Amino acid sequence: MTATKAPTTLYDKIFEDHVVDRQDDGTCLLYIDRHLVHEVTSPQAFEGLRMTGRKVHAPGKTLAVVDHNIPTTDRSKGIAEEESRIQVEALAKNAKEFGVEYFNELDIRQGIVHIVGPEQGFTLPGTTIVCGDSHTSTHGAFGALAHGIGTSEVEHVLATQTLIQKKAKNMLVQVDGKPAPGVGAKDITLAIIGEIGTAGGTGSVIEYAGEAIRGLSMEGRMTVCNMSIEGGARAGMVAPDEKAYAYLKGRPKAPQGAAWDEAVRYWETLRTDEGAHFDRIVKLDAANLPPIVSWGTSPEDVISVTGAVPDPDQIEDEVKRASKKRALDYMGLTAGTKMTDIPLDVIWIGSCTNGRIEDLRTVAKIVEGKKIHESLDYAMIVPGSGLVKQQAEAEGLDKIFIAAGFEWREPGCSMCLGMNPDQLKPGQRAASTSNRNFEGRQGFKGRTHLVSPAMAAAASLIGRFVDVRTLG
Ligand SMILES: CC(C)[C@H](C(=O)O)[C@@H](O)C(=O)O
Ligand code: SF4
Repeated sequence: MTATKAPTTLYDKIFEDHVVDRQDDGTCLLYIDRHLVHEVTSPQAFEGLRMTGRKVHAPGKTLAVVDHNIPTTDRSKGIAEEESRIQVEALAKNAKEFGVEYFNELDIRQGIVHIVGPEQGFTLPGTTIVCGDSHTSTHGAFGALAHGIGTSEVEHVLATQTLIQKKAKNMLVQVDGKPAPGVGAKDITLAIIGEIGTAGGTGSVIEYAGEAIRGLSMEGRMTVCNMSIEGGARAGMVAPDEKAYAYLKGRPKAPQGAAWDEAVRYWETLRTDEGAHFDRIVKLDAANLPPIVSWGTSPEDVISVTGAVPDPDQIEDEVKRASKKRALDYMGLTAGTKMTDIPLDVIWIGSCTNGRIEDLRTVAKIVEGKKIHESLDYAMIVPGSGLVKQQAEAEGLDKIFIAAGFEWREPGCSMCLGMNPDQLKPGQRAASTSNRNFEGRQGFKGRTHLVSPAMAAAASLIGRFVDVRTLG
């Protein structure tokens, strides 16, 4: 008699396929297939190796790229900011010394680490991927198990190609329905976080499923998985399908020829079995989803563009009430103000959430032949990678942006977190396509409203938020 195997989730499958050792308390040693490295969280890790005379265990499975600290203006003559320059130089030196492939700031393949990985085919279904960066969850869009890790773990992975992990809980986020035109991946992910809160995914790996998720492009799925971490989850993932294979086929680091066919056969097995157990299931209907805007200083502080700034006095919990009052104070907003009445100073389009070619095409469609509103201080577009920039320019999108009055910059993280000179000034209010609206995130006392690329583009023409569904 053969025992029937219990149905398992996509996460269970990838996790179990990578267990090298399991202790009685459930602590596992996981094999890591891919390690992405950037300049912010790697210096001490390489230093640790150096001090103990260790090598990088699998340089071929490691890819380094510079993204957070680089200016988005011409950088052919070096980096003026000393601290940034030191970090960038350290990564260049470490990559060379340890034999790790490195895309420097002048390399066309350089960009935000989470955009570069998929673009190069370094990110593949069924793999374990880590990076010393919380938004590593992005890569889960391809059906990879992708975690953010800390610097000491970066050192551990560099030295051993393994990571110590305990199994997370399984959470399913099922998004059904077809969103209205103009409503998309960013609205879906913001709505999910609004629903579950920033701690909603704690200790879990989220699998996104349902008609709305299947209907998203790979870019859209990356946007959704990217923000899993803002919902507190360890990782987010989508089962790979034809869209994932089509995106990856022919990419420089993807398997070729017979190896490709074999890989696809394996990838086809990466599905959650019928009847597999989820510890938590959350459902969302995308059909009725409005465009979403954040009003506060946490990604869970979201509301429909048709709504108004909420009143914290309505919140029963005292601690929460105080924190949301503080958020309103920081944001310079009054309860009851219609979201469409809030005047904006800056429009910022980019980041690993929304700095891909599809995002830029969406923006171009909306701003083509129009001008950004005169009340804005500026509007800036930062492509997520050199290849995104090249593609956009090949399609003439840069001309559309520049004619509309946008600044068109070099790729990097830029104002997503302002580690480079792209920062909001105190009090400046931005519509931003990034993922975090924390206090000071985009510059000291800067105010961030998280939105989709379509919403940012529409706002750039009016100087205020506008419901993209009404644009026609
Ligand atoms: C600098 C880096 C460690 C950080 C992260 O881990 O996410 C950054 O990318 C961010 O988005 O805040
Ligand atoms: S674009 Fe923003 S969120 Fe993404 S890695 Fe860079 S700083 Fe982090």
